[in-house]
Amino acid sequence: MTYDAILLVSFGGPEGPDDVLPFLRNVTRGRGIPDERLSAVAEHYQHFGGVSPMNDWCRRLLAAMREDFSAHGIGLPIYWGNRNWPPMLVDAVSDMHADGVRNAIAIATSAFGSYSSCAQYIEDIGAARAAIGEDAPNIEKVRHFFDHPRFIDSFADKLRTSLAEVAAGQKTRLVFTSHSIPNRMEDTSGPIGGRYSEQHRLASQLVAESAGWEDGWDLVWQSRSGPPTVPWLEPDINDHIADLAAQGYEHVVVCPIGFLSDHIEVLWDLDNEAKETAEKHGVGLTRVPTPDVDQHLVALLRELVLERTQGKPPRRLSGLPTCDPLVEGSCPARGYSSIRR
Ligand SMILES: CC1=C(CCC(=O)O)c2cc3nc(cc4[nH]c(cc5[nH]c(cc1n2)c(C)c5CCC(=O)O)c(CCC(=O)O)c4C)C(CCC(=O)O)=C3C
Ligand SMILES: [Fe+2]
Repeated sequence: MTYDAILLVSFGGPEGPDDVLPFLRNVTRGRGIPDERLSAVAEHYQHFGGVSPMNDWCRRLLAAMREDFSAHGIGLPIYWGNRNWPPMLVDAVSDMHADGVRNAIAIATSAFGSYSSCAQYIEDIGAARAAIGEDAPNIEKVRHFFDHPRFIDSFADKLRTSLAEVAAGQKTRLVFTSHSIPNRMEDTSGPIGGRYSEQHRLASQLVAESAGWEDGWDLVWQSRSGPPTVPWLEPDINDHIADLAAQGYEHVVVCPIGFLSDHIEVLWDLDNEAKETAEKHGVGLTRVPTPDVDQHLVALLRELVLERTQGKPPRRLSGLPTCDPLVEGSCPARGYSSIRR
């Protein structure tokens, strides 16, 4: 296969106070999120002037990718489209079509498998292609990259620095956190189900080891939504911090393994809510930075592209089963949107 373009696909985020509600409507259309949850989330965004860091991050990431890729001989143009807020995916695919693109490699800004973090991106790419028609470019999403050495290195470097900042002698627990998903979504993630949490556990293990952490660690979940009657992955990070305090821990180091950049979920749910929970229980909290636009992340994305363009063997630190977005039917999560209703 010869490729003639790269497409960065991200979530999208509001860029001002008036964007927040229309953005939330786009995200939650047909998803049964209660109104109370929506107004609470709107408020989280308004604490930051209605501006999510997502789009600015994508602009900085794109600039870094363009520079790095061309320095490494990858001359393909890089387009950018979001699922939920402009620049929209359909407009990016329309630009690609107008420019004569035939075969593109898509990179979604999520490392893990599950309906929300993978299949939904594939579906939205499909919808954008369908809007263009028969003649739309072919677009292939790259594999999950939670166990790529560059992904692990990025978090391990940041974790190592954060651990060095914790005052010596404190009873400290390392806690990895990611976006919770409904249990039903977890059950359909991956060829054997349960892959979303399994992939996170594996990545957390590798990051902890690589940073030289020899004590115990936990994987917890944050930012759940949906009706309270629907079970989502637990424990919630706030409950877990309370538990750790009760066990005599004095400090928690929180590594946001599920987030490539500072989403509102990081800035609000961790840096405000979890921090407040920790203070209430007399526990110190250090939040490990996200990869943002570091050299590891940019090199990781370059290597994912080279796997496709040059057929380089995938660099993986695990043999965990993962779906191949190229193989139809290898990702049961793709059935999630039809079974959930
Ligand atoms: C697994 C996962 C990722 C990681 C993979 C990836 O990166 O894509 C992710 C990313 C993100 N989620 C984001 C924002 C939101 N997610 C929501 C709702 C939901 N997320 C879910 C899961 C995930 N979400 C789920 C199962 C729902 C319930 C509705 C449904 O079944 O689809 C809602 C609605 C309100 C609420 O319910 O909270 C909002 C506003 C933003 C933007 C942040 C910013 O602007 O800084 C980003 C990057
Ligand atoms: Fe989300």
